[in-house]
Amino acid sequence: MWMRTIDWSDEKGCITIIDQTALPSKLVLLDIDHVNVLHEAILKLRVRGAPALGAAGGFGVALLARSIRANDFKDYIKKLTEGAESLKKVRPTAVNLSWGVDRVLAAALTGKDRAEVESTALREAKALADEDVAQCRAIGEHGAKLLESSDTVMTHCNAGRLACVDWGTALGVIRSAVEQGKDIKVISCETRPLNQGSRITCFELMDDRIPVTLITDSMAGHFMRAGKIQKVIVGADRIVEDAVFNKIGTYSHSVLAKAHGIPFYVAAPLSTFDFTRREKDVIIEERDPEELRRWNATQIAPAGVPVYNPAFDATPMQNVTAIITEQGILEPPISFARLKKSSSQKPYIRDRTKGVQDGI
Ligand SMILES: CSC[C@@H](O)[C@@H](O)C(=O)COP(=O)(O)O
Repeated sequence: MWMRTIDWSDEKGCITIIDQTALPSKLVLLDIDHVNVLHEAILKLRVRGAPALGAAGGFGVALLARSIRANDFKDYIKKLTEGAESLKKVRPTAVNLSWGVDRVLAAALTGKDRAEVESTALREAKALADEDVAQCRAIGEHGAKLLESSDTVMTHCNAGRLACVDWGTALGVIRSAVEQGKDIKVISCETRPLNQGSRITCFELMDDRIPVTLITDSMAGHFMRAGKIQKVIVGADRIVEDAVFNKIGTYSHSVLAKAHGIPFYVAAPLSTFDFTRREKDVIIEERDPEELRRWNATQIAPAGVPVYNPAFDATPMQNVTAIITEQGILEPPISFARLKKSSSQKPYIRDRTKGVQDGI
């Protein structure tokens, strides 16, 4: 039986997560009952993937609201706001973390007293998590129309149920197509350096009995040239008007896909869109050099060798064929001003499979 990647346990009064660092060898569940433990879990990628980080941000505020020690209500609100700010900074690139924190904090701050702040925060965080599942399902339904039976789809990193609360974005599209009876095969790039593709994507697709074959990141061009890949679908950590930020290596795949005339799709909820920045303004998280020098306890590079270790890269919008959202399919160039204006109501979205424009 499958469980949510991240959830709230009413019984224990804490966050529960699947510890993704233990996969694929063990399925370990963790109880998170303090915000410092949550910081560590986010930093170490025990919980990871943009939508799951949104839920972590939301539940994190609910956890903070219950655990803060304060002199009076004013002090309580100050500490809650400060704690929320520091949670947002743990991983700077995936916009969903700060989006989840901000959304739940804004709801919590409408509370008139501590009890109301606590209950409102938890209610909002649970709603956010439930909505994430529904959004992934909707992304799956829209995106499945783009896949044909007998397609082999390449994906990078993990944009599956383990990157979300459930179902997944890029893998959600594949799951929905399979659910509709389409015969889809997946090629998963291992996704160096932390191998979210080989460890997590392969694990969850095999668990669902969806055919998956593992390749190294550097094999993508070879298999595209050989005609073995019909489509590429990836998730996103932040989408700005001129670029899509996703796991390091995504940009190279987009260039290769373009060179071989292969559609390159991005699947993400509207909560991953950042209407305030452009590519140049986005901070790319730089991770610990030891992630490249060591694999578990084994040294795989000389000690002290200088290392670049950006967690993400930017794929220019010109390389993106379409973005699959919960409200439909967007084809670049996308007017962010127009999308933002209508995103709280009905977004301006063209569903290319219907050939109509909705929401205008
Ligand atoms: C649906 S998740 C999309 C992205 O968050 C995913 O592809 C990714 O890049 C995750 O990076 P990670 O560093 O594992 O959090």
